[in-house]
Amino acid sequence: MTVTKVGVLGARGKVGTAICEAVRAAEDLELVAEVDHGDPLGMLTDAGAEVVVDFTHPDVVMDNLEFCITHGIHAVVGTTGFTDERLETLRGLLSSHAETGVLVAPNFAIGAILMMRFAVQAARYFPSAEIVELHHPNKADAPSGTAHRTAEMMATARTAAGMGPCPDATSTELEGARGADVGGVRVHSVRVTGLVAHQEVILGTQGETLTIRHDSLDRSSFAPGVLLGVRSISRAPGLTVGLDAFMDL
Ligand SMILES: NC(=O)C1=CN([C@@H]2O[C@H](COP(=O)(O)OP(=O)(O)OC[C@H]3O[C@@H](n4cnc5c(N)ncnc54)[C@H](OP(=O)(O)O)[C@@H]3O)[C@@H](O)[C@H]2O)C=CC1
Ligand SMILES: O=C(O)C1=N[C@H](C(=O)O)C[C@H](O)C1
Repeated sequence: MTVTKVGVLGARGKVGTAICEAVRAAEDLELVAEVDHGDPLGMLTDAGAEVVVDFTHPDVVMDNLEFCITHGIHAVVGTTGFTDERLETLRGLLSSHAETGVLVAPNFAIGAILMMRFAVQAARYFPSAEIVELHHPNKADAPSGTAHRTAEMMATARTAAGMGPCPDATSTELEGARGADVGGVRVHSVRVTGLVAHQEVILGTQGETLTIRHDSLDRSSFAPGVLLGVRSISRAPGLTVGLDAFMDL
């Protein structure tokens, strides 16, 4: 059996802790570096990490990835904050390291990936579409990466189906009352103590609504998807966005 050497960035964080535990429990993976805030990235190269998992912070993830790519280390990235510009920067970095693979996925929970897929399938049939994402209050960003990507993909599906704007007669509004507009799909962010990570996609047409909901009740929900990414990334040079690329959907 080939054993892959894995390093985790953000190893003492909420998700990083769960990922370290999952890597330790996997027979085909060896956890060789647990790196957190203040630790030198050289710990990854010193330990011979072949794949790095990043669950850190949107402010630091690009520097982490530049280090990984320039050292030929594959990366599986859960950290959010990936704009089109950032993805383009990664493609540029990867163009001179042809064998290195980077997977960026806004959500590694299998149910969340299916929720996004179902929402995109449904988007073309319902004139109304809004997203409510609900998270713990220590979350650094809003809207969530998952909600942002779901809205973008739904907006693309709506445009391809020739749908117009979502019906909305609101004329005066308190700023923020209708949430953020992502390509015409409204996204509402809730931050409440006790929550982990949840999302509802609410679609509506004449006389009916469809609600698609996913709940991560525990951060171990992200581990199977991350391990799938770790096991797949060395065979996928370049940039991959979304774990669904490695799933048989
Ligand atoms: N794609 C997915 O499936 C998921 C993505 N996420 C995303 O993952 C990210 C992390 O989430 P979460 O675990 O909740 O956050 P946490 O704040 O609990 O964990 C982040 C950890 O990274 C550490 N850190 C900060 N800077 C660095 C650095 N330069 N190098 C190494 N470690 C560093 C932090 O240390 P310190 O606190 O001291 O700064 C902290 O220990 C977020 O962007 C979140 O949205 C979360 C869940 C699932
Ligand atoms: O910060 C979190 O907790 C989560 N972040 C990701 C996101 O922003 O979509 C994934 C999941 O929602 C948990």
